[in-house]
Amino acid sequence: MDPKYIRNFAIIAHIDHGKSTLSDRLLEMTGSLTAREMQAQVLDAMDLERERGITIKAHSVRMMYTARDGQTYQLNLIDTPGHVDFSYEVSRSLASCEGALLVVDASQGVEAQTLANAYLAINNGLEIIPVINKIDLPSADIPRTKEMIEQAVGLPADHAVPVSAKTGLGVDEILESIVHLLPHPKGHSDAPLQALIFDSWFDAYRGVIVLARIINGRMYKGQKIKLMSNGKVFDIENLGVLTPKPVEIESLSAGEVGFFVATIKNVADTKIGDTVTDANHPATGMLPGFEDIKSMVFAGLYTVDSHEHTLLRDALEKLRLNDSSFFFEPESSAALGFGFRCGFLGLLHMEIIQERLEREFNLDLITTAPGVRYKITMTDGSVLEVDNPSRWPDVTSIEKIEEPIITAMIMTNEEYVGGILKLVEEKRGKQKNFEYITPTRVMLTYELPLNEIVLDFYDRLKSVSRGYASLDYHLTGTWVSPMVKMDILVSGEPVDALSIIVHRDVAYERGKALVHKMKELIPRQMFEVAIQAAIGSKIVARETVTAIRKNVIAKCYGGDISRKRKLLEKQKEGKKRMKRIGKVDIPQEAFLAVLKIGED
Ligand SMILES: Nc1nc2c(ncn2[C@@H]2O[C@H](COP(=O)(O)OP(=O)(O)OP(=O)(O)O)[C@@H](O)[C@H]2O)c(=O)[nH]1
Repeated sequence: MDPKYIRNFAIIAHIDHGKSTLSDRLLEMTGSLTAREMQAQVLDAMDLERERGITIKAHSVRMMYTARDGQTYQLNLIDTPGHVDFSYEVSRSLASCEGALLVVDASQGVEAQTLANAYLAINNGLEIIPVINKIDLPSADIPRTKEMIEQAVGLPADHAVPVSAKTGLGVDEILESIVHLLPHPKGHSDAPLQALIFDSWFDAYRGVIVLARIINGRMYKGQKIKLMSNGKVFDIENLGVLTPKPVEIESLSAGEVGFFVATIKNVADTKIGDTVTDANHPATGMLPGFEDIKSMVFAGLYTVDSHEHTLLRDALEKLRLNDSSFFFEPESSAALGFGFRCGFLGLLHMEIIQERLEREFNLDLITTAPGVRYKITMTDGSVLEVDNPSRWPDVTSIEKIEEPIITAMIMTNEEYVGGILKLVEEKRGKQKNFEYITPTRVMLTYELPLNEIVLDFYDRLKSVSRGYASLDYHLTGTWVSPMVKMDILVSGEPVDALSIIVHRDVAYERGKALVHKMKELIPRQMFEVAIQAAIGSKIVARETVTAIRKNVIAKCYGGDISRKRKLLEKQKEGKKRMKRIGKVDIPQEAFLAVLKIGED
Protein backbone atom coordinates (compact mmCIF):
# COMPACT_ATOMS: atom_id res chain seq x y z
CA MET A 1 0.00 0.00 0.00
CA ASP A 2 1.15 3.57 -0.67
CA PRO A 3 2.66 4.72 2.65
CA LYS A 4 0.59 7.92 2.30
CA TYR A 5 -2.44 5.87 3.34
CA ILE A 6 -0.82 4.01 6.22
CA ARG A 7 -0.96 5.13 9.86
CA ASN A 8 0.95 3.28 12.55
CA PHE A 9 -0.02 4.17 16.08
CA ALA A 10 0.04 2.98 19.68
CA ILE A 11 -2.30 3.57 22.55
CA ILE A 12 -0.60 4.62 25.74
CA ALA A 13 -2.26 5.15 29.09
CA HIS A 14 -1.98 4.75 32.79
CA ILE A 15 -3.21 1.38 34.02
CA ASP A 16 -7.03 1.07 33.96
CA HIS A 17 -7.61 4.27 32.02
CA GLY A 18 -9.23 2.22 29.27
CA LYS A 19 -6.59 1.28 26.73
CA SER A 20 -7.91 -2.23 26.08
CA THR A 21 -11.52 -1.12 25.97
CA LEU A 22 -10.64 1.55 23.43
CA SER A 23 -8.62 -0.91 21.28
CA ASP A 24 -11.58 -3.25 21.18
CA ARG A 25 -13.92 -0.42 20.22
CA LEU A 26 -11.63 0.64 17.37
CA LEU A 27 -11.55 -2.95 16.08
CA GLU A 28 -15.29 -3.12 16.27
CA MET A 29 -15.85 0.23 14.53
CA THR A 30 -13.51 -0.60 11.66
CA GLY A 31 -15.33 -3.89 11.18
CA SER A 32 -12.25 -5.92 12.06
CA LEU A 33 -14.48 -7.80 14.43
CA THR A 34 -18.22 -7.90 14.67
CA ALA A 35 -19.67 -7.26 18.09
CA ARG A 36 -20.65 -10.91 18.22
CA GLU A 37 -17.20 -12.20 17.32
CA MET A 38 -15.80 -10.02 19.92
CA GLN A 39 -14.98 -11.65 23.17
CA ALA A 40 -14.41 -9.18 25.91
CA GLN A 41 -11.04 -7.59 25.28
CA VAL A 42 -9.48 -9.41 22.41
CA LEU A 43 -6.06 -7.86 22.58
CA ASP A 44 -5.33 -9.06 26.10
CA ALA A 45 -5.41 -12.67 25.06
CA MET A 46 -3.38 -14.43 27.69
CA ASP A 47 -5.32 -15.83 30.62
CA LEU A 48 -3.12 -14.20 33.15
CA GLU A 49 -3.48 -10.88 31.43
CA ARG A 50 -7.21 -11.13 31.61
CA GLU A 51 -7.24 -12.13 35.25
CA ARG A 52 -4.89 -9.41 36.33
CA GLY A 53 -6.43 -6.93 33.94
CA ILE A 54 -3.11 -5.77 32.59
CA THR A 55 -1.52 -5.98 29.21
CA ILE A 56 1.69 -7.98 29.31
CA LYS A 57 2.70 -8.63 25.73
CA ALA A 58 2.51 -6.28 22.80
CA HIS A 59 0.57 -7.31 19.71
CA SER A 60 -0.45 -5.45 16.63
CA VAL A 61 -3.59 -5.36 14.58
CA ARG A 62 -4.21 -4.09 11.06
CA MET A 63 -7.54 -2.35 10.48
CA MET A 64 -8.93 -0.91 7.26
CA TYR A 65 -10.80 2.36 7.67
CA THR A 66 -12.67 4.34 5.06
CA ALA A 67 -12.54 7.94 6.21
CA ARG A 68 -15.17 10.62 5.71
CA ASP A 69 -13.14 11.87 2.72
CA GLY A 70 -13.85 8.52 1.01
CA GLN A 71 -10.23 7.32 1.13
CA THR A 72 -9.44 3.93 2.65
CA TYR A 73 -6.55 3.85 5.10
CA GLN A 74 -4.53 1.03 6.61
CA LEU A 75 -4.35 1.59 10.37
CA ASN A 76 -1.88 -0.49 12.32
CA LEU A 77 -2.55 -0.48 16.04
CA ILE A 78 0.49 -1.54 17.98
CA ASP A 79 -0.35 -2.56 21.51
CA THR A 80 2.13 -1.75 24.26
CA PRO A 81 2.63 -3.56 27.57
CA GLY A 82 1.14 -1.65 30.46
CA HIS A 83 3.73 -2.06 33.16
CA VAL A 84 7.07 -0.49 34.05
CA ASP A 85 8.80 -3.87 34.07
CA PHE A 86 8.41 -3.88 30.30
CA SER A 87 9.36 -0.30 29.47
CA TYR A 88 12.04 -1.36 26.97
CA GLU A 89 9.39 -3.30 25.04
CA VAL A 90 7.13 -0.26 25.22
CA SER A 91 9.85 1.94 23.78
CA ARG A 92 10.47 -0.50 20.87
CA SER A 93 6.73 -0.69 20.15
CA LEU A 94 6.63 3.09 20.09
CA ALA A 95 9.63 3.21 17.79
CA SER A 96 7.49 1.24 15.32
CA CYS A 97 4.87 4.02 15.19
CA GLU A 98 4.52 7.55 13.90
CA GLY A 99 1.85 8.51 16.41
CA ALA A 100 0.14 7.64 19.67
CA LEU A 101 -3.20 8.06 21.36
CA LEU A 102 -2.61 9.19 24.92
CA VAL A 103 -5.64 7.97 26.85
CA VAL A 104 -6.46 9.80 30.07
CA ASP A 105 -9.33 8.85 32.34
CA ALA A 106 -11.48 11.98 32.72
CA SER A 107 -12.35 11.10 36.30
CA GLN A 108 -8.73 10.42 37.38
CA GLY A 109 -6.65 12.79 35.32
CA VAL A 110 -2.97 12.43 34.50
CA GLU A 111 -1.12 9.75 36.47
CA ALA A 112 2.54 8.72 36.75
CA GLN A 113 2.36 6.20 33.91
CA THR A 114 0.53 8.70 31.71
CA LEU A 115 3.56 10.93 32.05
CA ALA A 116 6.19 8.22 31.72
CA ASN A 117 4.55 6.82 28.60
CA ALA A 118 4.00 10.27 27.12
CA TYR A 119 7.70 11.06 27.61
CA LEU A 120 8.68 7.78 25.94
CA ALA A 121 6.45 8.68 22.99
CA ILE A 122 7.82 12.22 22.79
CA ASN A 123 11.40 10.89 22.92
CA ASN A 124 10.60 8.58 20.03
CA GLY A 125 9.43 11.60 18.02
CA LEU A 126 5.77 10.57 17.93
CA GLU A 127 2.83 12.84 17.20
CA ILE A 128 0.40 12.54 20.10
CA ILE A 129 -3.38 12.81 20.13
CA PRO A 130 -4.77 13.16 23.65
CA VAL A 131 -7.93 11.12 24.23
CA ILE A 132 -10.07 11.95 27.22
CA ASN A 133 -11.86 8.75 28.14
CA LYS A 134 -14.77 7.72 30.37
CA ILE A 135 -16.75 10.90 29.73
CA ASP A 136 -19.90 8.88 30.50
CA LEU A 137 -18.94 8.85 34.18
CA PRO A 138 -20.66 11.46 36.36
CA SER A 139 -17.29 12.32 37.88
CA ALA A 140 -15.70 13.03 34.49
CA ASP A 141 -14.14 16.49 34.34
CA ILE A 142 -13.09 17.30 30.78
CA PRO A 143 -11.79 20.87 31.29
CA ARG A 144 -9.67 19.82 34.27
CA THR A 145 -8.28 16.81 32.42
CA LYS A 146 -7.32 19.07 29.49
CA GLU A 147 -5.64 21.46 31.88
CA MET A 148 -3.62 18.62 33.42
CA ILE A 149 -2.56 17.36 30.00
CA GLU A 150 -1.29 20.82 29.14
CA GLN A 151 0.38 21.53 32.46
CA ALA A 152 1.73 18.15 33.49
CA VAL A 153 2.52 16.56 30.17
CA GLY A 154 3.15 19.79 28.31
CA LEU A 155 1.05 18.84 25.30
CA PRO A 156 -1.55 21.09 23.68
CA ALA A 157 -4.99 19.69 24.47
CA ASP A 158 -7.18 21.77 22.18
CA HIS A 159 -7.42 18.87 19.74
CA ALA A 160 -8.01 16.29 22.53
CA VAL A 161 -10.86 13.92 21.69
CA PRO A 162 -13.43 13.35 24.44
CA VAL A 163 -14.80 9.79 24.27
CA SER A 164 -16.41 6.96 26.11
CA ALA A 165 -14.64 3.78 25.06
CA LYS A 166 -17.34 1.92 26.91
CA THR A 167 -20.35 3.30 25.03
CA GLY A 168 -18.50 4.14 21.82
CA LEU A 169 -19.37 7.84 22.05
CA GLY A 170 -16.83 9.96 20.18
CA VAL A 171 -14.68 7.03 19.04
CA ASP A 172 -15.33 7.79 15.34
CA GLU A 173 -13.66 11.18 15.90
CA ILE A 174 -10.53 9.34 17.03
CA LEU A 175 -10.41 7.48 13.71
CA GLU A 176 -10.67 10.77 11.80
CA SER A 177 -7.97 12.33 13.98
CA ILE A 178 -5.64 9.40 13.37
CA VAL A 179 -6.02 9.82 9.63
CA HIS A 180 -5.70 13.61 9.58
CA LEU A 181 -3.33 14.40 12.44
CA LEU A 182 -0.83 11.55 12.47
CA PRO A 183 1.98 11.55 9.92
CA HIS A 184 2.35 8.70 7.44
CA PRO A 185 5.48 6.50 7.44
CA LYS A 186 8.47 7.82 5.52
CA GLY A 187 10.59 4.76 4.57
CA HIS A 188 11.74 3.68 1.12
CA SER A 189 10.51 0.40 -0.32
CA ASP A 190 13.46 0.15 -2.74
CA ALA A 191 16.12 0.59 -0.04
CA PRO A 192 17.75 -2.49 1.58
CA LEU A 193 15.46 -4.14 4.13
CA GLN A 194 15.46 -2.78 7.69
CA ALA A 195 12.69 -4.15 9.89
CA LEU A 196 12.37 -3.47 13.59
CA ILE A 197 11.43 -6.43 15.82
CA PHE A 198 9.02 -5.30 18.52
CA ASP A 199 7.65 -8.63 19.75
CA SER A 200 8.22 -12.36 19.34
CA TRP A 201 6.89 -15.52 20.89
CA PHE A 202 6.87 -19.26 20.45
CA ASP A 203 3.78 -20.88 19.00
CA ALA A 204 3.47 -24.64 19.45
CA TYR A 205 2.21 -25.11 15.86
CA ARG A 206 4.13 -22.54 13.89
CA GLY A 207 7.34 -22.06 15.85
CA VAL A 208 8.80 -18.65 16.52
CA ILE A 209 6.53 -15.79 15.42
CA VAL A 210 8.05 -12.35 15.08
CA LEU A 211 6.22 -9.03 14.87
CA ALA A 212 8.08 -6.36 12.98
CA ARG A 213 7.70 -2.92 11.49
CA ILE A 214 9.24 -2.55 8.05
CA ILE A 215 11.15 0.72 8.20
CA ASN A 216 12.82 0.43 4.78
CA GLY A 217 12.75 -2.11 1.96
CA ARG A 218 10.60 -5.16 1.47
CA MET A 219 10.13 -8.50 3.19
CA TYR A 220 8.79 -11.48 1.23
CA LYS A 221 8.25 -15.21 1.34
CA GLY A 222 11.42 -17.20 0.66
CA GLN A 223 13.69 -14.26 1.43
CA LYS A 224 17.00 -14.94 3.20
CA ILE A 225 17.10 -12.64 6.19
CA LYS A 226 19.78 -11.75 8.68
CA LEU A 227 19.29 -10.64 12.29
CA MET A 228 21.78 -7.85 12.67
CA SER A 229 22.54 -8.17 16.40
CA ASN A 230 23.82 -11.74 16.12
CA GLY A 231 24.42 -12.17 12.38
CA LYS A 232 22.24 -15.28 12.20
CA VAL A 233 20.64 -16.07 8.84
CA PHE A 234 17.19 -17.62 8.31
CA ASP A 235 14.68 -18.16 5.49
CA ILE A 236 11.26 -16.55 5.66
CA GLU A 237 8.66 -19.30 5.46
CA ASN A 238 5.60 -17.12 5.57
CA LEU A 239 4.43 -13.74 6.61
CA GLY A 240 1.20 -11.96 7.24
CA VAL A 241 -0.80 -9.54 9.29
CA LEU A 242 -3.06 -9.86 12.31
CA THR A 243 -6.56 -8.59 11.68
CA PRO A 244 -6.59 -9.74 14.61
CA LYS A 245 -6.90 -13.18 13.00
CA PRO A 246 -3.63 -14.05 11.25
CA VAL A 247 -3.92 -13.58 7.47
CA GLU A 248 -1.01 -14.64 5.27
CA ILE A 249 0.25 -12.27 2.58
CA GLU A 250 3.06 -12.37 0.01
CA SER A 251 5.10 -9.39 1.12
CA LEU A 252 5.35 -6.47 3.50
CA SER A 253 6.84 -3.18 2.41
CA ALA A 254 8.19 0.00 3.98
CA GLY A 255 5.75 1.52 6.45
CA GLU A 256 3.85 -1.69 7.08
CA VAL A 257 3.61 -3.84 10.17
CA GLY A 258 3.18 -7.61 10.25
CA PHE A 259 4.42 -10.96 11.47
CA PHE A 260 6.81 -13.43 9.91
CA VAL A 261 7.75 -17.02 10.55
CA ALA A 262 11.25 -18.07 9.51
CA THR A 263 13.45 -21.09 10.13
CA ILE A 264 14.12 -19.76 13.64
CA LYS A 265 14.10 -22.43 16.33
CA ASN A 266 14.88 -20.41 19.40
CA VAL A 267 12.90 -17.37 20.47
CA ALA A 268 16.00 -16.05 22.25
CA ASP A 269 17.49 -15.36 18.79
CA THR A 270 14.78 -12.83 18.04
CA LYS A 271 15.65 -9.97 20.33
CA ILE A 272 13.24 -7.10 20.72
CA GLY A 273 14.70 -3.97 19.15
CA ASP A 274 16.89 -5.94 16.72
CA THR A 275 17.02 -5.12 13.00
CA VAL A 276 16.10 -7.69 10.34
CA THR A 277 17.80 -7.18 7.01
CA ASP A 278 18.15 -9.01 3.71
CA ALA A 279 21.10 -11.43 3.98
CA ASN A 280 22.01 -10.94 0.31
CA HIS A 281 21.54 -7.16 0.20
CA PRO A 282 22.13 -6.11 3.81
CA ALA A 283 21.50 -2.63 5.11
CA THR A 284 24.60 -0.73 6.19
CA GLY A 285 23.51 -0.32 9.78
CA MET A 286 21.11 -1.34 12.52
CA LEU A 287 18.13 0.77 13.48
CA PRO A 288 18.85 2.88 16.58
CA GLY A 289 17.81 2.00 20.13
CA PHE A 290 18.70 -1.68 20.41
CA GLU A 291 19.59 -2.93 23.89
CA ASP A 292 20.21 -6.35 25.32
CA ILE A 293 17.58 -6.73 28.02
CA LYS A 294 19.06 -7.19 31.46
CA SER A 295 17.50 -8.85 34.47
CA MET A 296 16.95 -6.46 37.35
CA VAL A 297 15.44 -8.66 40.02
CA PHE A 298 16.81 -12.01 41.15
CA ALA A 299 15.45 -14.81 43.30
CA GLY A 300 15.97 -18.50 43.94
CA LEU A 301 13.26 -20.96 42.87
CA TYR A 302 13.05 -24.39 44.51
CA THR A 303 10.47 -27.13 44.54
CA VAL A 304 8.94 -28.08 47.86
CA ASP A 305 9.39 -31.70 46.90
CA SER A 306 13.03 -32.16 45.93
CA HIS A 307 12.10 -34.99 43.54
CA GLU A 308 10.38 -32.41 41.34
CA HIS A 309 13.62 -30.60 40.61
CA THR A 310 13.90 -31.92 37.04
CA LEU A 311 10.24 -31.03 36.42
CA LEU A 312 11.05 -27.47 37.44
CA ARG A 313 14.00 -27.40 35.05
CA ASP A 314 11.82 -28.64 32.18
CA ALA A 315 9.13 -26.10 33.04
CA LEU A 316 11.63 -23.25 33.14
CA GLU A 317 13.01 -24.32 29.78
CA LYS A 318 9.51 -24.39 28.29
CA LEU A 319 8.64 -20.96 29.66
CA ARG A 320 11.89 -19.54 28.37
CA LEU A 321 10.91 -20.63 24.88
CA ASN A 322 8.19 -18.05 25.12
CA ASP A 323 9.89 -15.39 27.11
CA SER A 324 13.52 -14.75 26.42
CA SER A 325 13.63 -11.93 28.95
CA PHE A 326 14.15 -14.10 32.00
CA PHE A 327 17.17 -16.19 32.73
CA PHE A 328 17.91 -19.09 35.04
CA GLU A 329 20.88 -21.12 36.11
CA PRO A 330 21.20 -24.00 38.56
CA GLU A 331 22.07 -23.13 42.12
CA SER A 332 22.07 -25.12 45.30
CA SER A 333 21.26 -24.22 48.82
CA ALA A 334 22.27 -26.12 51.94
CA ALA A 335 18.74 -25.57 53.22
CA LEU A 336 16.64 -26.03 50.10
CA GLY A 337 18.68 -28.42 47.99
CA PHE A 338 18.91 -28.01 44.22
CA GLY A 339 17.10 -25.13 42.60
CA PHE A 340 17.55 -22.29 40.17
CA ARG A 341 18.71 -18.73 40.39
CA CYS A 342 16.38 -16.71 38.19
CA GLY A 343 16.61 -13.18 36.84
CA PHE A 344 13.53 -11.13 35.92
CA LEU A 345 12.79 -7.71 34.44
CA GLY A 346 10.98 -6.69 37.60
CA LEU A 347 8.71 -7.86 40.37
CA LEU A 348 5.59 -8.26 38.27
CA HIS A 349 7.54 -10.30 35.77
CA MET A 350 8.74 -12.52 38.61
CA GLU A 351 5.22 -13.03 39.89
CA ILE A 352 3.98 -13.90 36.42
CA ILE A 353 6.65 -16.56 35.90
CA GLN A 354 6.07 -17.98 39.34
CA GLU A 355 2.34 -18.13 38.83
CA ARG A 356 2.69 -19.82 35.45
CA LEU A 357 5.03 -22.43 36.89
CA GLU A 358 2.53 -23.26 39.58
CA ARG A 359 -0.56 -23.09 37.45
CA GLU A 360 0.53 -24.53 34.11
CA PHE A 361 3.08 -27.00 35.43
CA ASN A 362 1.48 -27.82 38.73
CA LEU A 363 4.61 -27.24 40.79
CA ASP A 364 4.79 -26.28 44.45
CA LEU A 365 7.53 -23.72 44.73
CA ILE A 366 9.58 -22.07 47.39
CA THR A 367 10.79 -18.66 46.28
CA THR A 368 13.52 -16.84 48.13
CA ALA A 369 13.38 -13.10 48.78
CA PRO A 370 13.95 -11.08 45.61
CA GLY A 371 17.08 -8.97 45.44
CA VAL A 372 19.16 -6.97 43.00
CA ARG A 373 22.62 -7.29 41.50
CA TYR A 374 25.50 -5.49 43.20
CA LYS A 375 28.82 -4.54 41.72
CA ILE A 376 31.55 -5.23 44.25
CA THR A 377 35.10 -3.99 43.89
CA MET A 378 37.47 -6.14 45.92
CA THR A 379 40.55 -4.94 47.76
CA ASP A 380 42.70 -6.68 45.16
CA GLY A 381 41.07 -4.55 42.44
CA SER A 382 38.94 -7.29 40.91
CA VAL A 383 35.23 -6.66 40.31
CA LEU A 384 32.39 -9.07 41.08
CA GLU A 385 28.70 -8.92 40.21
CA VAL A 386 26.70 -10.56 42.96
CA ASP A 387 22.95 -11.15 42.96
CA ASN A 388 22.90 -14.07 45.37
CA PRO A 389 23.48 -13.40 49.08
CA SER A 390 25.13 -16.80 49.43
CA ARG A 391 27.91 -15.61 47.09
CA TRP A 392 28.52 -12.43 49.10
CA PRO A 393 32.28 -12.14 49.65
CA ASP A 394 33.95 -11.82 53.00
CA VAL A 395 33.66 -8.21 54.30
CA THR A 396 37.38 -7.86 54.84
CA SER A 397 38.03 -8.30 51.12
CA ILE A 398 35.47 -5.71 49.94
CA GLU A 399 36.68 -2.30 48.83
CA LYS A 400 33.35 -0.81 47.71
CA ILE A 401 29.83 -1.87 46.78
CA GLU A 402 27.66 -0.21 44.14
CA GLU A 403 23.90 -0.71 44.17
CA PRO A 404 21.44 0.01 41.32
CA ILE A 405 19.41 3.20 41.64
CA ILE A 406 16.12 4.13 40.04
CA THR A 407 14.45 7.46 39.43
CA ALA A 408 10.83 7.28 40.51
CA MET A 409 7.99 9.60 39.56
CA ILE A 410 5.15 9.58 42.04
CA MET A 411 1.91 11.44 41.37
CA THR A 412 -0.49 11.95 44.23
CA ASN A 413 -2.95 14.23 45.93
CA GLU A 414 -1.65 16.81 48.34
CA GLU A 415 -3.12 15.15 51.42
CA TYR A 416 -1.00 12.01 51.01
CA VAL A 417 2.32 13.78 50.50
CA GLY A 418 3.25 13.59 54.20
CA GLY A 419 2.89 9.81 54.36
CA ILE A 420 4.71 9.32 51.08
CA LEU A 421 7.65 11.50 52.10
CA LYS A 422 8.02 9.43 55.26
CA LEU A 423 7.98 6.24 53.25
CA VAL A 424 10.55 7.35 50.66
CA GLU A 425 12.80 8.54 53.44
CA GLU A 426 12.59 5.18 55.19
CA LYS A 427 13.48 3.65 51.83
CA ARG A 428 16.62 5.82 51.56
CA GLY A 429 15.20 8.05 48.84
CA LYS A 430 16.76 11.35 47.74
CA GLN A 431 14.39 14.05 46.56
CA LYS A 432 15.06 15.42 43.08
CA ASN A 433 11.92 17.42 42.46
CA PHE A 434 8.66 18.44 44.13
CA GLU A 435 6.12 20.06 41.89
CA TYR A 436 2.48 21.09 42.04
CA ILE A 437 0.82 20.06 38.76
CA THR A 438 -2.51 21.54 39.79
CA PRO A 439 -3.36 23.22 43.11
CA THR A 440 -4.02 19.77 44.64
CA ARG A 441 -1.92 17.32 42.60
CA VAL A 442 1.75 16.83 43.33
CA MET A 443 4.49 15.14 41.37
CA LEU A 444 7.45 13.90 43.38
CA THR A 445 10.67 12.80 41.73
CA TYR A 446 12.99 10.68 43.83
CA GLU A 447 16.10 8.61 43.48
CA LEU A 448 15.76 5.35 45.35
CA PRO A 449 17.73 2.12 45.62
CA LEU A 450 16.15 -0.60 43.46
CA ASN A 451 16.73 -2.98 46.37
CA GLU A 452 14.17 -1.05 48.43
CA ILE A 453 11.65 -0.96 45.59
CA VAL A 454 11.70 -4.70 45.01
CA LEU A 455 10.89 -5.29 48.61
CA ASP A 456 7.54 -3.85 49.57
CA PHE A 457 7.63 -0.31 48.22
CA TYR A 458 4.71 -0.55 45.85
CA ASP A 459 2.33 -2.07 48.38
CA ARG A 460 3.37 0.38 51.04
CA LEU A 461 2.87 3.30 48.66
CA LYS A 462 -0.61 2.05 47.89
CA SER A 463 -1.47 1.81 51.53
CA VAL A 464 -0.11 5.21 52.64
CA SER A 465 -1.93 6.90 49.77
CA ARG A 466 -5.10 4.78 49.97
CA GLY A 467 -4.45 3.93 46.34
CA TYR A 468 -4.27 7.59 45.27
CA ALA A 469 -0.65 7.55 44.20
CA SER A 470 0.80 6.27 41.00
CA LEU A 471 4.37 5.25 40.47
CA ASP A 472 6.63 4.91 37.51
CA TYR A 473 10.38 4.32 37.58
CA HIS A 474 13.40 3.50 35.53
CA LEU A 475 16.96 2.55 36.27
CA THR A 476 19.26 5.58 36.25
CA GLY A 477 22.54 4.74 37.94
CA THR A 478 24.31 3.40 40.99
CA TRP A 479 25.28 4.56 44.47
CA VAL A 480 28.23 3.42 46.50
CA SER A 481 26.56 2.06 49.64
CA PRO A 482 27.67 0.18 52.74
CA MET A 483 25.61 -2.97 52.17
CA VAL A 484 25.93 -5.93 54.50
CA LYS A 485 24.76 -9.51 54.42
CA MET A 486 22.29 -10.46 57.10
CA ASP A 487 21.95 -14.13 57.97
CA ILE A 488 18.97 -15.74 59.61
CA LEU A 489 19.53 -18.55 62.07
CA VAL A 490 16.79 -21.03 62.88
CA SER A 491 17.47 -23.06 66.02
CA GLY A 492 21.02 -21.79 65.93
CA GLU A 493 21.68 -22.91 62.35
CA PRO A 494 22.11 -20.35 59.58
CA VAL A 495 19.62 -20.97 56.75
CA ASP A 496 21.37 -19.81 53.59
CA ALA A 497 18.16 -19.32 51.61
CA LEU A 498 16.97 -16.73 54.14
CA SER A 499 19.99 -14.42 53.94
CA ILE A 500 19.39 -10.93 52.57
CA ILE A 501 21.51 -7.92 51.66
CA VAL A 502 20.67 -4.71 53.53
CA HIS A 503 22.08 -1.24 54.03
CA ARG A 504 24.20 -1.06 57.20
CA ASP A 505 22.23 1.86 58.64
CA VAL A 506 18.88 0.06 58.51
CA ALA A 507 20.20 -3.44 59.24
CA TYR A 508 19.36 -3.44 62.92
CA GLU A 509 15.76 -2.29 62.40
CA ARG A 510 15.25 -4.62 59.44
CA GLY A 511 16.65 -7.58 61.42
CA LYS A 512 14.31 -6.92 64.30
CA ALA A 513 11.28 -6.57 62.07
CA LEU A 514 12.25 -9.63 60.05
CA VAL A 515 12.61 -12.07 62.94
CA HIS A 516 9.42 -10.68 64.42
CA LYS A 517 7.55 -11.34 61.18
CA MET A 518 9.09 -14.80 60.90
CA LYS A 519 7.94 -15.64 64.38
CA GLU A 520 4.39 -14.97 63.20
CA LEU A 521 4.84 -17.05 60.08
CA ILE A 522 6.61 -20.13 61.40
CA PRO A 523 4.02 -22.40 63.00
CA ARG A 524 4.66 -23.65 66.50
CA GLN A 525 6.43 -26.98 66.57
CA MET A 526 6.77 -29.66 69.21
CA PHE A 527 9.78 -27.82 70.57
CA GLU A 528 10.95 -24.25 71.03
CA VAL A 529 12.50 -22.59 67.98
CA ALA A 530 14.87 -19.64 68.20
CA ILE A 531 14.98 -17.25 65.24
CA GLN A 532 17.95 -14.92 65.09
CA ALA A 533 19.25 -12.30 62.70
CA ALA A 534 23.01 -11.95 62.50
CA ILE A 535 25.55 -9.82 60.70
CA GLY A 536 28.79 -11.76 60.61
CA SER A 537 29.06 -13.27 64.07
CA LYS A 538 27.00 -10.55 65.71
CA ILE A 539 23.39 -11.38 66.60
CA VAL A 540 21.25 -8.28 66.02
CA ALA A 541 17.78 -9.64 66.87
CA ARG A 542 16.12 -12.70 68.34
CA GLU A 543 12.61 -14.09 68.76
CA THR A 544 11.34 -17.43 69.99
CA VAL A 545 8.53 -19.57 68.64
CA THR A 546 7.24 -21.39 71.70
CA ALA A 547 6.48 -25.12 71.64
CA ILE A 548 3.01 -26.59 71.14
CA ARG A 549 1.69 -28.28 74.23
CA LYS A 550 -0.96 -30.64 72.85
CA ASN A 551 -1.17 -32.24 69.48
CA VAL A 552 -4.17 -31.52 67.31
CA ILE A 553 -5.71 -34.99 67.30
CA ALA A 554 -5.52 -35.40 71.05
CA LYS A 555 -8.04 -32.60 71.26
CA CYS A 556 -10.75 -34.59 69.58
CA TYR A 557 -9.80 -37.99 70.83
CA GLY A 558 -12.97 -40.04 71.06
CA GLY A 559 -14.72 -37.53 68.88
CA ASP A 560 -16.23 -38.49 65.57
CA ILE A 561 -13.98 -39.91 62.91
CA SER A 562 -14.83 -37.54 60.09
CA ARG A 563 -13.80 -34.55 62.14
CA LYS A 564 -10.53 -36.26 62.85
CA ARG A 565 -9.91 -36.91 59.18
CA LYS A 566 -10.75 -33.33 58.34
CA LEU A 567 -8.22 -32.08 60.80
CA LEU A 568 -5.54 -34.36 59.43
CA GLU A 569 -6.33 -33.27 55.92
CA LYS A 570 -6.14 -29.65 56.94
CA GLN A 571 -2.74 -30.27 58.46
CA LYS A 572 -1.58 -31.94 55.29
CA GLU A 573 -2.79 -29.03 53.19
CA GLY A 574 -0.93 -26.67 55.49
CA LYS A 575 2.20 -28.76 55.14
CA LYS A 576 2.21 -28.66 51.38
CA ARG A 577 4.13 -25.44 51.18
CA MET A 578 6.45 -26.22 54.06
CA LYS A 579 10.09 -27.03 53.74
CA ARG A 580 11.75 -28.94 56.51
CA ILE A 581 15.02 -27.30 57.46
CA GLY A 582 16.81 -29.41 60.05
CA LYS A 583 13.96 -30.30 62.37
CA VAL A 584 11.87 -27.22 61.70
CA ASP A 585 9.06 -26.88 59.15
CA ILE A 586 9.27 -23.49 57.46
CA PRO A 587 6.38 -22.32 55.28
CA GLN A 588 6.86 -20.53 51.96
CA GLU A 589 5.67 -17.23 53.44
CA ALA A 590 8.56 -17.21 55.90
CA PHE A 591 11.04 -17.21 53.02
CA LEU A 592 9.38 -14.04 51.81
CA ALA A 593 8.92 -12.54 55.28
CA VAL A 594 11.15 -9.64 54.32
CA LEU A 595 8.46 -8.57 51.81
CA LYS A 596 5.88 -8.43 54.55
CA ILE A 597 7.68 -6.43 57.18
CA GLY A 598 5.67 -3.24 56.87
CA GLU A 599 2.33 -4.99 56.76
CA ASP A 600 1.20 -4.96 60.38
N1 LIG B 1 -17.46 4.09 32.55
C1 LIG B 1 -16.47 3.79 31.71
N2 LIG B 1 -15.64 2.78 32.00
C2 LIG B 1 -14.66 2.48 31.13
C3 LIG B 1 -14.48 3.20 29.93
N3 LIG B 1 -13.41 2.68 29.28
C4 LIG B 1 -12.94 1.68 30.05
N4 LIG B 1 -13.69 1.55 31.18
C5 LIG B 1 -13.52 0.59 32.26
O1 LIG B 1 -12.29 0.86 32.93
C6 LIG B 1 -11.66 -0.35 33.34
C7 LIG B 1 -10.26 -0.45 32.77
O2 LIG B 1 -10.35 -0.53 31.36
P1 LIG B 1 -9.27 -1.30 30.49
O3 LIG B 1 -9.62 -1.07 29.07
O4 LIG B 1 -9.11 -2.70 30.94
O5 LIG B 1 -7.98 -0.48 30.92
P2 LIG B 1 -6.51 -0.62 30.36
O6 LIG B 1 -5.97 0.76 30.32
O7 LIG B 1 -6.49 -1.43 29.14
O8 LIG B 1 -5.79 -1.38 31.50
P3 LIG B 1 -4.38 -2.12 31.30
O9 LIG B 1 -4.50 -3.07 30.15
O10 LIG B 1 -4.28 -2.83 32.59
O11 LIG B 1 -3.38 -1.04 31.12
C8 LIG B 1 -12.57 -1.47 32.86
O12 LIG B 1 -13.37 -1.86 33.95
C9 LIG B 1 -13.40 -0.83 31.75
O13 LIG B 1 -14.67 -1.41 31.62
C10 LIG B 1 -15.40 4.28 29.64
O14 LIG B 1 -15.34 4.96 28.63
N5 LIG B 1 -16.37 4.50 30.58
